[in-house]
Amino acid sequence: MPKVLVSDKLSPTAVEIFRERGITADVKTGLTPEELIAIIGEYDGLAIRSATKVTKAVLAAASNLKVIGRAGIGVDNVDVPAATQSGVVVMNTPYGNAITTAEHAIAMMFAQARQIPQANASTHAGKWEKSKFMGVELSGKVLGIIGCGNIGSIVAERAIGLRMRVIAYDPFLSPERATDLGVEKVDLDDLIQRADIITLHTPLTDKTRGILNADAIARMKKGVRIVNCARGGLVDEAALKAALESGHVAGAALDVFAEEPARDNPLFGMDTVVCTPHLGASTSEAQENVALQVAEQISDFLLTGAVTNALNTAAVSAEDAPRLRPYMKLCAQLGSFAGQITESGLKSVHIEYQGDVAGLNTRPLTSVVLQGLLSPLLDSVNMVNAQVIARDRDVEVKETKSESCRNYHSLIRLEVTTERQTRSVEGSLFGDALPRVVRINDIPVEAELAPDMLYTINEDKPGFIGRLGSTIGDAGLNIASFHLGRASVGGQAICLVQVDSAVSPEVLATLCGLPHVLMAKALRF
Ligand SMILES: NC(=O)c1ccc[n+]([C@@H]2O[C@H](COP(=O)([O-])OP(=O)(O)OC[C@H]3O[C@@H](n4cnc5c(N)ncnc54)[C@H](O)[C@@H]3O)[C@@H](O)[C@H]2O)c1
Ligand SMILES: O=C(O)[C@H](O)COP(=O)(O)O
Repeated sequence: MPKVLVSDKLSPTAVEIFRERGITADVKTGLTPEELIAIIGEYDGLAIRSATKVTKAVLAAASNLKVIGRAGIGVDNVDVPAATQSGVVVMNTPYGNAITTAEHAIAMMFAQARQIPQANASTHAGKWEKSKFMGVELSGKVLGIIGCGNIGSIVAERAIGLRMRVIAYDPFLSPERATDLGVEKVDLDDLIQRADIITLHTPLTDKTRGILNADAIARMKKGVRIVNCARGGLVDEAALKAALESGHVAGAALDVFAEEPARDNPLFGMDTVVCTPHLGASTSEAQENVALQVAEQISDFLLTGAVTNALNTAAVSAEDAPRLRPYMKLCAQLGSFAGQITESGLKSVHIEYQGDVAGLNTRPLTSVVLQGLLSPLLDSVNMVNAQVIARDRDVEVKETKSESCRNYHSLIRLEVTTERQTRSVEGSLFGDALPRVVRINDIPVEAELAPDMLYTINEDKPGFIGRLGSTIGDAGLNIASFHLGRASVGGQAICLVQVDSAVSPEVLATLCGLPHVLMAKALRF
């Protein structure tokens, strides 16, 4: 039974779902990095929010970990490249808390414009400082949205409802989408100079870190207000403090901070700053959504192989997973066959999907082919990291699809080019679920790939089969099945023999020395 660790505070719905699906779920929140490292090896899955830091060291200790599920959006607390290298799928729940976070940004904008937290504290203290808390209207103001994805778009819709004029900077926002949303697409400089209020909704990346730095702040309108409900590192806090002190920036509303938990921050204690402790996603509705989604996604992956909302591998829907399963097995075998007979550096891989299989989601199939191909050559290759490993090693991967297919309902052809030669292997499913190799190097053959196989390339000459059979028999190996193919009478031929136990190096050496044998290999599947 798979085991999942829930290491951040999630709605109890998550644990209920894990248990209903037959998964053991341990809830252990507030762990130190050392405590997490000490126990993570026991778990197949990890469910987190933003508090747990999944570092290289955690991943190195996570010997059984297959999936990390982030109940929320941002995964900057997960070392995704290291997870990919370790073959761990990283998933998030990209929509579950978007409305809630957009509402928080709007609430922060109002709180800032009308100094509601400050007025609240003053009124509770019995001061009745009516003239002190003069605010500004939002209606008619220019709202500049940096990052107009899920949350930014919802903020835009709400702000338009408030009669604000919305401009947006997002390199990936299409003009059509901008028109549909009713926002003006602008460049960053334009936004910075025109906005009365700027709200941030991008992830924290190398490109967005410090997007509002001292230079950007200096180019803003005097009296601008800044709202950040995305990630702390997007705004240079020291520069913001200086601009608030000088009055160039009239106010800021911040839900996120460069260092979290933020217990001591240069902006704390300033009258012009409204702060909340990373509450953007904290509504009962959003937490219910993300807990339910993450538990279902993790369970589906661990129990069926379905991949939803993964950041580092191809998606496999719950509907596709059972349809892909027999092809996955075939692809793994074709890849492994090619990998086991590859001896020089790989240059390119071409995978052709023909017939029915071409209509399926073939990205996971390609990953599995690469996993099978690279595994005999490299350690720790899996479906998640196979494409990255191929790319890092400059192996060109090409995928083509064609709906037509001669003789089979589906055919998968794998062509591998190394420094020395090009080889191909083709396979199909018999009876919809049984993988069979149907051609090797364009020579027809029909074979099931079993755990122990012997593969030879030989000359098609009389006496060869007898000598091969007696050598195998003399070695005490039982032959389970025997498959032959040849390019032409007396030409190059191939032979795939299924044996009941492993072929030893000594037997292989004897086989290589037999007349007419050009190559012999022991293969394992
Ligand atoms: N405060 C919270 O509790 C809370 C809650 C949810 C999400 N978030 C944060 O909000 C961020 C946005 O979430 P989302 O769901 O809208 O994500 P999203 O991926 O839907 O949208 C992000 C947008 O940023 C854009 N973008 C990327 N790089 C950019 C750049 N250099 N300049 C301008 N735009 C750029 C992308 O094109 C995308 O449209 C998340 O990454 C997360 O960090 C915070
Ligand atoms: O990226 C997110 O989803 C938010 O930052 C929410 O983080 P949290 O789950 O820790 O509240």
